[in-house]
Amino acid sequence: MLNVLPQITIRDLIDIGIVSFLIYRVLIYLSKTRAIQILFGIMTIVMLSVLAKLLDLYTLSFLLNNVLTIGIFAIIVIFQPEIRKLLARLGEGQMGLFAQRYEAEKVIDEIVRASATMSQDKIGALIVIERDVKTDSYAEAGTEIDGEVSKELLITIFWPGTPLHDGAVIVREDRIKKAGVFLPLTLNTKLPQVVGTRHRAAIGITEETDAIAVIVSEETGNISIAYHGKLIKNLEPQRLKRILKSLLVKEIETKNAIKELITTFLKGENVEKDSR
Ligand SMILES: Nc1ncnc2c1ncn2[C@@H]1O[C@H](COP(=O)(O)OP(=O)(O)OP(=O)(O)O)[C@@H](O)[C@H]1O
Repeated sequence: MLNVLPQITIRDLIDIGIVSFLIYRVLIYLSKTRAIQILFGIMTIVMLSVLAKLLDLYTLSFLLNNVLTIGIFAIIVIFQPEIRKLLARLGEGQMGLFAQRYEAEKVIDEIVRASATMSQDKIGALIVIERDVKTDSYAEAGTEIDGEVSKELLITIFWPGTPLHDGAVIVREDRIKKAGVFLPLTLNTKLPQVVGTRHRAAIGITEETDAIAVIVSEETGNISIAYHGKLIKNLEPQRLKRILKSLLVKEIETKNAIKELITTFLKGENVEKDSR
């Protein structure tokens, strides 16, 4: 074992690093989907199959091998939506490591303050906060904004009667990218009839992507949040803040740290620590 060590080159280390990172990302992605149980099932069959081969149990080994072959095709068909999303993420280069740093807490603060005011004044709003998966392929129409996220800009956009107040706003990092966006409605038939289209659109985008949606009801002023296709209703602003922080801050800080490491590594020591 120790004899092998001197033969390991930087190239091998990079190779191992990339493969480990990809496996890690795929596992993280799978853990958020129903695929993880299937993965455990496959691993069990593979282990049984190896065991059957070692013990020379010919019929069992033959059976398990065939189950695996047919299973792979079945999995491709059953998990077509998940595979599509995974490939879309890889294709769009959404590892997110090369994007710029930004302060998650400030973005959350502006969104929470805007939601609190809109809730009081019963101004309907739908704010989609992107995470790793870009919403571009799901969000139709919409108008480019590209302005810094602020309470004032959000309220202005959703102000009743203005051209952009209908539809959703897309927040990417610390920018409002688009407004007046039409989102896919959820196809979940178990939702109560009273859940209207604004809330269904919020749930819909969080089923298709890993985005988080904040909704202010025009009818009741209630604040809700949707993620992973679930809706948490009637939130006080402080609770909304806590949930957003728990969902976003750690993740963004880790990404920021990695981004900084990569930037420092690529640019050498001249890099300004907080350059945006
Ligand atoms: N697919 C969609 N994508 C984005 N926004 C949408 C979509 N469908 C509806 N909306 C927004 O929701 C508004 C209609 O809300 P509706 O009353 O039907 O739903 P709701 O969930 O009951 O919301 P509220 O509680 O605010 O009334 C529309 O005017 C539009 O701004």
